[in-house]
Amino acid sequence: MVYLHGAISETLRLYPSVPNEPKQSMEADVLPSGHAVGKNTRILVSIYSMGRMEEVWGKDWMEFKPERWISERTEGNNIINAYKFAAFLAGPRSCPGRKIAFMQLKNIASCVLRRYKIVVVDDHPVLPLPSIMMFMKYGLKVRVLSRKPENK
Ligand code: HEM
Repeated sequence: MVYLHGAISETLRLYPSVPNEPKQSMEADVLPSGHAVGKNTRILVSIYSMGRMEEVWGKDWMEFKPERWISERTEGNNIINAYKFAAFLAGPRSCPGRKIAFMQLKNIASCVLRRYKIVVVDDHPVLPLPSIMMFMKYGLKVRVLSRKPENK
């Protein structure tokens, strides 16, 4: 489950279900970065871009690496700051369903992957279709192969 947790986190880092988060300031303020924000200013937080920034994730940001979520010391999962991994947003209005989402994803993934091997069809373009929610531009064509040899 530790590796699967890393794989799900890595998927949400590169393809967050909510790619952009619009906010609006109620009062003029200064962000921790030093940027001044006027009253009623619209701000678009790009969660998609945050998951792909070299200064946040390092030179290997493009690589799908579940290992970056695993602590070598404890062999458990790294707790990564929500202001760094923002797929569930951060702060008081962050997603309260985060733990349920992980539980459901792990449950489904482990049930399916125990029985079947999922292989993406050769040359199928895997591209995101940014919208309010993240969709796949061409869907995901896969072959579902049974792990039991007699069912092949
Ligand atoms: C991979 C799965 C999920 C992702 C990536 C996700 C992501 C998010 C994000 C980014 C927000 C902030 C939206 C905003 O402020 O505009 C949010 C809010 C919320 N999410 Fe999720 N979510 C997921 C699953 C779930 C599940 C399973 C539940 C419930 C069981 C849930 C319940 C909520 C609720 C109630 C809010 C509103 C919180 C508030 O406004 O204070 N989410 N989610």
